[in-house]
This record gives sequence, structure tokens and C-alpha cells, in this order.
Amino acid sequence: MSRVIVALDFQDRLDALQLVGQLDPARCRLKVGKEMFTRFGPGFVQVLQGRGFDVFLDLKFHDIPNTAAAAVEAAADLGVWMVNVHASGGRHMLEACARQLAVRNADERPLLYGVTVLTSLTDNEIREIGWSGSSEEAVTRLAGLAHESGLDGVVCSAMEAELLKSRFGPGLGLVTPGIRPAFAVQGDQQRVMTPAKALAAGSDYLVIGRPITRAEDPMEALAKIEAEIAG
Ligand SMILES: O=C(O)c1cc(=O)[nH]c(=O)n1[C@@H]1O[C@H](COP(=O)(O)O)[C@@H](O)[C@H]1O
Repeated sequence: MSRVIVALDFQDRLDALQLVGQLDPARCRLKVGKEMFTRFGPGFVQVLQGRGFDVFLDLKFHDIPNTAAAAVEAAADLGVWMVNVHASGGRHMLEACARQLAVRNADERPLLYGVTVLTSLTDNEIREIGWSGSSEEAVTRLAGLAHESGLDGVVCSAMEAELLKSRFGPGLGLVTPGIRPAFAVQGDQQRVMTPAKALAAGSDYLVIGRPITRAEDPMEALAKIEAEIAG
């Protein structure tokens, strides 16, 4: 199964479905984030699932434990493959979310991932927020918290993947956005890496949006990424 997750960030439902119509569930999974979920709701996720795709519901929940756990439960009821929360929501929130899913059979619950430090943040911005240390230190701290709290993995930049795998071992899954093939522009992402380098560093899943979705020929872009990974 492919390790590519295509980020569907579209304003227009038909534009998104036109791309999805060209994609094969054996070649990628799909991510639905805040923009499309807010516009088109759970029905849109169900359409994608009906077409055979595993869906990563990327709503980055961050709230009091009771509310966050209930939101994670709603994602599980929707049947998504993966859901995420902000690891900075704290230990009690993370544990409550993990506990909420633990009552389900392993194959009947989504994977639960914790967002560490957004790939768009620089060390300067991290300091401005008030987190101590470099991005690597903040990511390691939050990944440790997520791991101890029973999450399946974390969302981080591929630049931290090697460090996290060596620190926490293969039991902590890594989803890495901020993937930029050589042919793509960096845009608002700061901590970026190419697909092949990210996998070599220890990423389990690559989240790739605009380099595919905004390419002149999205299928050609995906094929180039697959060739880079294979080669
Ligand atoms: O949780 C995420 O998926 C996420 C976390 C993060 O730190 N950085 C990040 O870019 N993302 C998401 O990954 C996608 C990246 O898209 P592109 O920058 O277009 O490849 C977007 O949908 C972001 O919302």
C-alpha cells in the first residue's frame, strides 16, 4: 500500500472530485482538512470512502479532554482511517482521546496521531509562542508526550523523523507533511524535505498537497513522486 497521502485542500467540491476521479485507492490515501470539512462536511468524507479511499481526517482537535475525546469518537463513527489532535493539548486530553478509541477493536478504530510542531513554523516563531528550545526540541518533547499517552504516532516534519525514530523506535508512527519534490515550490512550508529523503529518514506516511493538486498535470506529478520513491 502506498505511503502517499494526498491532501485535498480545495474550495470547490467538483474540482476535488475531478482529481479524486483520476486517483487510485491502491496508489494513495486522501486527507480531508479544515477547509473541505467545513464546507462539505462528513458527507464528503463518505463519498471518498465510498470510492474505496482510506481517509485521514485532519481536523487537529485541541480542546478540553471531554470535548476532544468526543470529537475523536465522532471521527471513529465516521469510519475514517486516521484522525489527529494537537499534542500540545496536553497529557489529559491525549489520554482521554486514546482511551475513547481503546474500547474499539483495533481494526474498527482510526489511527490516532498527535500534531507536534506545524511544518510551517520556524524556530523564531516557536520562541515567540513561548515554547523553549529549537523546533527539534519542541517536537521531541511533544512526541514523547503523545507516545506516553497512548497515541499511534505523530505528525512532524521529515527533518525530525530520524531523531524521533531513534528516540522512540518503530512503534511511534510518523506522518510528515511539508514534502516538497525537487519540481515543487516551497510556499508557506518551512521545514521541508523531498519524498525519497523523507522516507529514508524514517517517515511512515508522506502528506503531499499542492505539489500534486496544483500541478499542471497532477497524475504526472504523482507518477514522478512514485518514481522518485521507487528509485
Ligand atoms: O496535520 C497536517 O496534516 C499538517 C501538519 C503540519 O504540521 N503541516 C501541514 O502542512 N499539515 C497539512 O498538510 C498539508 C500540506 O499541504 P501542502 O503544503 O500543499 O503539501 C496541508 O493540508 C496542511 O494542513
